[in-house]
Amino acid sequence: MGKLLEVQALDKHFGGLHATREVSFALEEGEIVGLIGPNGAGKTTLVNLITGVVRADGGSVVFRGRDVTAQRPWQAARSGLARTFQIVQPFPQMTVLENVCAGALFAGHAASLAQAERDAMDHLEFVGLAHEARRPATALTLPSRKRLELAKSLAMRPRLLLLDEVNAGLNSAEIDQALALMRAIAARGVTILLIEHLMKVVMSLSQRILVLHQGELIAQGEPQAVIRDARVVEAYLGSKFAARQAAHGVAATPAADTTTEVHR
Ligand SMILES: Nc1ncnc2c1ncn2[C@@H]1O[C@H](COP(=O)(O)OP(=O)(O)OP(=O)(O)O)[C@@H](O)[C@H]1O
Repeated sequence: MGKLLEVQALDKHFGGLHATREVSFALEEGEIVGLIGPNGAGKTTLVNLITGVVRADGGSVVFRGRDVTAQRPWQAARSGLARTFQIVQPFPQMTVLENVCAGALFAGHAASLAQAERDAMDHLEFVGLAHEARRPATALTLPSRKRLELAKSLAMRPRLLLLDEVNAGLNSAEIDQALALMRAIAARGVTILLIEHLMKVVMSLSQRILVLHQGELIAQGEPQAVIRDARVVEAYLGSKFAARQAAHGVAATPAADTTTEVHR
């Protein structure tokens, strides 16, 4: 499989704060990769850089063999990059269906409004929201808004989908449903980069995990190895606690309890 995305030495600072420091990694076509890290590690900034929401101060992003570092969000969408936002914000004055149509139009995929609506209904069907299509988006519950966010991004027909905490605030049963949905999206051939604090989700979906800490990529690789990496344990638990756990031979990683939501 070929490389879909190549991020090289991506750098961003906000004033004196380094939000990402020379971050480099690649995604292969068809992978599901988890992006984890304590609060403020730079995960959302990284997704914002890849999708043109913020401009990089240094480094490059190559997507499908093309340098897309300076592209704007709508150009990113048209090139096959879609993302969800951590805070779900549907267009409040529109129906659920119209929100999904807006996704298709933003990415330039609708030949006509009628075609956009037919496609939007298919996406709503796929995420299990077809019965809510004519309701105002604001009438949806949180889990349904998350599904709407997914339908909107699928309407952009992405090759790469960047999911920013799509499971935050969901209960256990809703998370299981969301997991099934993400697997179904991946089965359609969409590559997924998943920002996630819920270790149950990260560990059961990811083929690889990337770990950010204070803007730096401190580890990447196969999930079981990464969560036992000493730098990762320390980033989450602090050096003293990690040393104590290691001395007692305890698995002090965030995945010791895979249902845990990991922040710090
Ligand atoms: N637009 C901005 N202006 C100033 N500082 C920012 C901006 N966006 C992010 N930051 C800062 O950059 C750092 C990284 O933030 P970011 O939101 O990328 O982290 P994160 O890993 O996504 O965190 P969380 O898990 O809490 O969402 C934080 O210190 C944050 O306060």
